[in-house]
Amino acid sequence: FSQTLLHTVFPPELRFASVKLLNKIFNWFSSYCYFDITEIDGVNTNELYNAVQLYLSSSASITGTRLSLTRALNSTSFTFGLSNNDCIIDTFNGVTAWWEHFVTQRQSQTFSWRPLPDEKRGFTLKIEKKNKKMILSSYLDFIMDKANEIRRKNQDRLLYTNSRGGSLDSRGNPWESVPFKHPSTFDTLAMDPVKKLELMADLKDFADGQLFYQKTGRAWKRGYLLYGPPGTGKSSMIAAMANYLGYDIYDLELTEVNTNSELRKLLMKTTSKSIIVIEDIDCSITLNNRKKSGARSGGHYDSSPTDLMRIGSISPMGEEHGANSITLSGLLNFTDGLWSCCGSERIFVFTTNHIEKLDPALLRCGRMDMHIFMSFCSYQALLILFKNYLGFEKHELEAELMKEFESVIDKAQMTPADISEVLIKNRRDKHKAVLELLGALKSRAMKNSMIVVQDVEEQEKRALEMTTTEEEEEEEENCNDALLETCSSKQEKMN
Ligand SMILES: Nc1ncnc2c1ncn2[C@@H]1O[C@H](COP(=O)(O)OP(=O)(O)OP(=O)(O)O)[C@@H](O)[C@H]1O
Ligand SMILES: [Mg+2]
Repeated sequence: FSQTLLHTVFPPELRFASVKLLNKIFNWFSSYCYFDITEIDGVNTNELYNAVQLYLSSSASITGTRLSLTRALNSTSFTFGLSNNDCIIDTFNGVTAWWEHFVTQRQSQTFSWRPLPDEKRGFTLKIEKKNKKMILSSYLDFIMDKANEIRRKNQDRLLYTNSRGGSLDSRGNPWESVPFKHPSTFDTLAMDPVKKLELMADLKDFADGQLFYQKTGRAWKRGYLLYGPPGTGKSSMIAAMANYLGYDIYDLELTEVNTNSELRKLLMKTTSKSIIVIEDIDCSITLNNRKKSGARSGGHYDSSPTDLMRIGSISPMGEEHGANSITLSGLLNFTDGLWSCCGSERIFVFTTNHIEKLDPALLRCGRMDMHIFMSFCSYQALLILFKNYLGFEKHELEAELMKEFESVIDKAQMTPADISEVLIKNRRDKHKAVLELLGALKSRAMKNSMIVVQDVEEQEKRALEMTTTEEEEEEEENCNDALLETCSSKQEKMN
């Protein structure tokens, strides 16, 4: 009876208005404000919801006893989230934020092209009113960045290749990808520790350098040239770089690229936070010198006879045919020109066994910012290999033995690949491995010194031959001079 009376006295409109008023009064006096972040905003997925979920999953202070666990496709780890009505307290720059996860049943299915889930999920963020400005300006951005970082860390890195040539897949992508699981890291890489630290610091500066690159007006990219004999760890270094920064790798096979425009298309389809690799650049293609390039767009054609042939083979579509019509200019534009700036945070790595064969234009700063020489195994690198392959620290080995290694390692000129092969073969018997390696190093050093002696002897022989021929020539010249003199004196007398 009272309910009916109440309903008649207070019609729904009046009740709604009074509830609204009460809410307003409550909000007026409350020192908190609330934000709802729903999973689906209209019909679009709310990116902020996913970011908050991921960000909170990394927080250790979850109070609830029931957590939801997920493992995304291509992910290497589990993430957990809050269940219904669980609460979590987070602090940012000394400011407290209360997060609550809510899950409610969706009332009625409204018409949409995309079926919506039955549950409506979201987060409620409660903060003090005085912190509202700071939270909205920086906290949410911080959450987005952090979530992206976690996502990248959890996800498998990918190795892309353009081995399909210029053909595209169903989504118009010229790259094919496979999960990248190379175990090489800077810890396993045997090289001079000082050089290694220098490179790691350079990479870190690059990854954190968005503001710096913006301030200086430079494209956010960096080039490294790795050079040295085969088996010194150039490819392993690239894998270590990718694992260190959490970047994807694009392994660009230049022999599969026919034209400069194809090269540009490939570059446009690369993502940021990636390493673009061209291995063995001196062998992959004969790049024509830029100075000879013709005036066509970006110097597509050279004036060399081969290029005239190429120009002759342009199809009615305007595309050039034939292998290797990609030029050095095209490659330079790819790494340094306007096109290099589409996308950001990218590293270019070129490797070669013969740096002297490369065009100086490719080596200048800005294109290849750092030239890293991967040398034969040094003593410091050997210690790293001992630790990684045999589990030996420096102090665990006999001092005499280590001295022998130190004296012979530089003369032997063995690559880390050669040395690791000896260590792998004998890894069950560590002491045998060490002794066998010492033997191998000594015999290689002896061989090298014999070659040096032979070289010196040959050089001396050649020098001797040169001097004898020079002496003979001098004698001949002297004879000629003497003859000339006698002739001239005879002529004078006759005169
Ligand atoms: N510096 C190194 N540290 C650790 N392992 C190395 C190193 N260098 C080579 N290796 C080992 O030798 C193998 C071959 O090395 P890698 O392919 O990196 O050499 P590379 O310099 O790229 O040779 P190439 O010039 O022939 O391509 C690797 O599997 C790795 O295990
Ligand atoms: Mg290699």
